[in-house]
Amino acid sequence: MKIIYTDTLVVGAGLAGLRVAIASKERGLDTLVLSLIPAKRSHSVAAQGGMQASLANTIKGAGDDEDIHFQDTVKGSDWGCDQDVARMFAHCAPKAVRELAQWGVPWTRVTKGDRQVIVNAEKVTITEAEAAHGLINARDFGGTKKWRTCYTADGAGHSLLYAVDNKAISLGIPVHERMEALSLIHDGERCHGVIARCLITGELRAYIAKSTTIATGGYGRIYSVSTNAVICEGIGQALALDTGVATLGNMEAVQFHPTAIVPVGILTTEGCRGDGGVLRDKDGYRFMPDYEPEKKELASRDVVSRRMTEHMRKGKGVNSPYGPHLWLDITLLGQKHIDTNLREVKEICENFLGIDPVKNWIPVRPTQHYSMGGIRTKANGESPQLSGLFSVGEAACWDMHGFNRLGGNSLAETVVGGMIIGKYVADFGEQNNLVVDTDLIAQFGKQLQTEVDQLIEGEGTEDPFKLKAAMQKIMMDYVGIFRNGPELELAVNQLTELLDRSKNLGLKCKKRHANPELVEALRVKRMLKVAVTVACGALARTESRGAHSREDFPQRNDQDWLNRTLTSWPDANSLRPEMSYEALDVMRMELPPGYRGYGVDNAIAHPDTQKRQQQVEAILAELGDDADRYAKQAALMPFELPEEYQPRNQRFTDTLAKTDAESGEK
Ligand SMILES: Cc1cc2nc3c(=O)[nH]c(=O)nc-3n(C[C@H](O)[C@H](O)[C@H](O)COP(=O)(O)OP(=O)(O)OC[C@H]3O[C@@H](n4cnc5c(N)ncnc54)[C@H](O)[C@@H]3O)c2cc1C
Repeated sequence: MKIIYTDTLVVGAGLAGLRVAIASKERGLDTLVLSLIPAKRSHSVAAQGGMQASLANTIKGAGDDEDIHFQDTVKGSDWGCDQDVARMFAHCAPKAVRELAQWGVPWTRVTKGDRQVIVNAEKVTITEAEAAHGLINARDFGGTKKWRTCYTADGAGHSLLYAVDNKAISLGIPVHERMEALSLIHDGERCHGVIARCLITGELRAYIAKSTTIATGGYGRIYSVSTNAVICEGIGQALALDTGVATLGNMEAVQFHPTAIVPVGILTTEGCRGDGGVLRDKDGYRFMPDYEPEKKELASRDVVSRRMTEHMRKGKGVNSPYGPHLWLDITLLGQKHIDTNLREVKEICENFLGIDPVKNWIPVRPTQHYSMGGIRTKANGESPQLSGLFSVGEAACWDMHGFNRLGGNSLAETVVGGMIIGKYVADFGEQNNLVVDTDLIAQFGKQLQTEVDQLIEGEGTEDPFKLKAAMQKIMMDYVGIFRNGPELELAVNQLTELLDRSKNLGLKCKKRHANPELVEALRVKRMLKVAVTVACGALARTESRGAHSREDFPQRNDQDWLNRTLTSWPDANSLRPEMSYEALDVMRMELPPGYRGYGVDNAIAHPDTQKRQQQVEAILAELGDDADRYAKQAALMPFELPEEYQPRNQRFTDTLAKTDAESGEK
């Protein structure tokens, strides 16, 4: 078996992985990236709507800052996130947007003067400041107080991935494409790299590194209908599970996006509603204001998806051969806006539905979209259990999304997380030696070789494609938007049965090189473990929080469940993982748990919430009204950041205020 050595190994060439690789390479470390596909085709390329950063350039973002972005993120997470991480993130997002502009991202810009926009289904004229002309623009997205989502029409992922990949190319970072990491080499305490299989030749290779970063994206494809690319199968999370020691966090936290087209599940961006599109039922009636009078279609994603499902359950869905759906109406935005700002959506409608969204409503339904759960890491991106193992992006549970991610906060997480965690990965590379234990490498290589041999030469009878389809259906039917105990029990039982059957996989095609059936067989066993982990987490969590909505436990229960689910798989032969919980410390929270702003405020309070709220009020009172917001923040919840990212963000309004003050002095 060929062994390749490097300082920094990154598994995954999406935005998050590439950004970490850039940080490492810029520090002079030998850096190598693995990917299933060419980097520019990574799933990040599919992102449409944009990324959040509190630049406050547009008049509709006036007054925005890190504090408001932080609060939106924490509330969006239904208080499930790590507030330190949310703070690190909100502080660095403007820096990341500007860095990307420098690397060539053609952000849509502000044009001074009047422009017409649609707000609450009505045409409104807004006037952009002269001083903002040419600065980076932002659109509205769900669950946010300000217009904060920076965009490049509706092709943000495309522009970002091309710019970041071109930067990686300019630094000479090699990407080994068509290489699938299938196991992590580790000794129970330290991670040493991966064993990967070449999808073309079938060759097994060991990649040995000082640090290994898993940036393999989400696990959406354990569901039958998903907006995710077909390669988002959760193999990265399975790699961590298979170590038996590394933990996954909050795997039951799975997001359903309100507006994927029916039946194929391709996304139409939240930007459609952000720009003024509305949802209608079978009678053409705009129903969201009845459910959410304040935020309407721009309530948080989990809320809109639930309201749509509720409305369809009342018989208000449009019947179709593929089940009921609702309508997304963007006709009110007009041809010019759609042609310039929503052109990908237009092409998707034309090519996959045969309709013109300038004139026709789009059939949509909530569909699996995002994995909030992932490989549990500390704030520096490292696994708490395995030194040298890092994770970033959608693959990770860093954990800034808690139980619901806000639209536009994921692209932002990939690049912000990549910047920050990339710095810690580079530190690790500088401070540690390459440890090479050839016996260990051989042992992990042999294990995978045996697995492949058994699949090719064995006499198993189970069809991997059928097992996968059965798993995806169970997840869709029983672990979806609304969940309940009996169905989740059914899911766990049926999934564990499939996992058991996956020990007896048999292949019709016995080729060892490019063989899709072999690839499927190697993946399906791993995907099943991930699916069991999601279902077990959902069954055990007897409350409703963010996207995890239990019909039998409809309240958010901070008293018993203000914690993060941790899952590991110590016994490889077991059919179920081990679960434990990591409490969130209310007494350290800058924003103690409160009302999120949707539906009835019926959460069961944590015993510390009131105490912490009083403490927060006392701290702020002591500082007085004159204290600036930075001083208040530092007093409430100091957080760490690499030195280079500590400087405060500048906004054009700061410069104007300074100029005004100076001219006033004169
Ligand atoms: C349709 C769509 C639109 C979206 N729009 C937005 C948006 O507008 N704003 C926003 O904030 N978020 C959006 N998101 C979410 C966002 O795009 C993703 O969360 C983000 O891009 C994930 O990036 P990543 O780098 O973590 O992973 P990915 O981009 O998924 O990259 C994963 C990488 O890992 C590699 N890989 C996977 N497994 C292996 C393995 N075993 N071995 C080797 N390599 C492997 C793949 O080849 C790939 O290179 C959208 C998501 C979807 C589905």
